[in-house]
Amino acid sequence: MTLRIAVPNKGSLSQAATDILRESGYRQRSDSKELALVDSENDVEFFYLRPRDIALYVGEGTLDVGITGRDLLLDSGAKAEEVMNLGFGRSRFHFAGPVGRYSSLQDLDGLRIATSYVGVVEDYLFRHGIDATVTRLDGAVETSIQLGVADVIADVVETGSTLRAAGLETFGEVILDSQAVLITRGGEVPDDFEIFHRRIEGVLVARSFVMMDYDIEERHLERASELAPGREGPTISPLGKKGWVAVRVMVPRAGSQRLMDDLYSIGARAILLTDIHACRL
Ligand SMILES: Nc1ncnc2c1ncn2[C@@H]1O[C@H](COP(=O)(O)OP(=O)(O)OP(=O)(O)O)[C@@H](O)[C@H]1O
Ligand SMILES: O=P(O)(O)OC[C@H]1O[C@H](OP(=O)(O)OP(=O)(O)O)[C@H](O)[C@@H]1O
Ligand SMILES: [Mg+2]
Repeated sequence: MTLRIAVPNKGSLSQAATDILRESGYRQRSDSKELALVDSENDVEFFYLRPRDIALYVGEGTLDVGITGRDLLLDSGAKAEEVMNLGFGRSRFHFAGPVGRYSSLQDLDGLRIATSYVGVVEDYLFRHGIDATVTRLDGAVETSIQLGVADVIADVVETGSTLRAAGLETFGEVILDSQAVLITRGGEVPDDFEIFHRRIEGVLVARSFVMMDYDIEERHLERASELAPGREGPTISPLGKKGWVAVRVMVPRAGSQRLMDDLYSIGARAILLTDIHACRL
């Protein structure tokens, strides 16, 4: 059975989603008007859908896998489950109001809240025992305060520049931290899903790790391995030079320059860093 996968067709998640699929070796559409694409070599079919609708298709079992935002998944109330974080499309969901006017959750009682995420907001208000009126808007929710349709908004904040431009600021705690996630219906998943999952995971690991090679005198090896233990221990090979070994180890990309400095200072030489394009761990 062909694995059927939902991919965001537009918006903040679309480009990064197709990038990760391409890097994982799947065919992707070349024209943004294409609504579906069969990758027969890998026996998968991609459907390009509104990210807001993706959880629904997956929750209903119409499609096997989807890429969407955690906030959109929760907002939909669909019976789909998160399988893994994808590391892009990060955002925070917040209440916001005119600068200086509101400071805490309690201020929300009796107010009118505009949002595109009614499910998330109503659930949050219910859990905190707050009685407020929620109005659904499709977008540009920031403007609703100025136009007198709402007192406060609840919206996605990424850089915060849209809020600042509208003279608004967040208040209260973060309602929800979101990023793009891989979702399935949960329970039994098609056999082919394992391969798809492993490929995506391989790309994510390859993005966050680099391969480090260096030469070092054997007597310093223990200290060097403490600095860079690798995932299952470093690979150690003999070198022509007596008493020296060559070491190969996978290290987190973040902090890898610092690690090179530290290894150098304990005697490592010919330290090389190379990108990993994909892997299976
Ligand atoms: N700056 C951002 N604006 C909106 N959504 C963002 C942003 N950064 C990350 N996201 C995430 O992207 C998803 C929303 O994507 P969606 O395509 O529905 O909206 P959008 O990017 O605002 O597109 P549009 O409003 O143009 O339809 C959510 O999971 C949200 O958390
Ligand atoms: O914190 P920022 O980096 O400014 O990003 C957040 C803003 O971006 C999104 O709007 P979008 O551009 O998608 O327009 P929309 O309101 O019409 O959806 C979101 O709804 C916020 O308004
Ligand atoms: Mg938007």
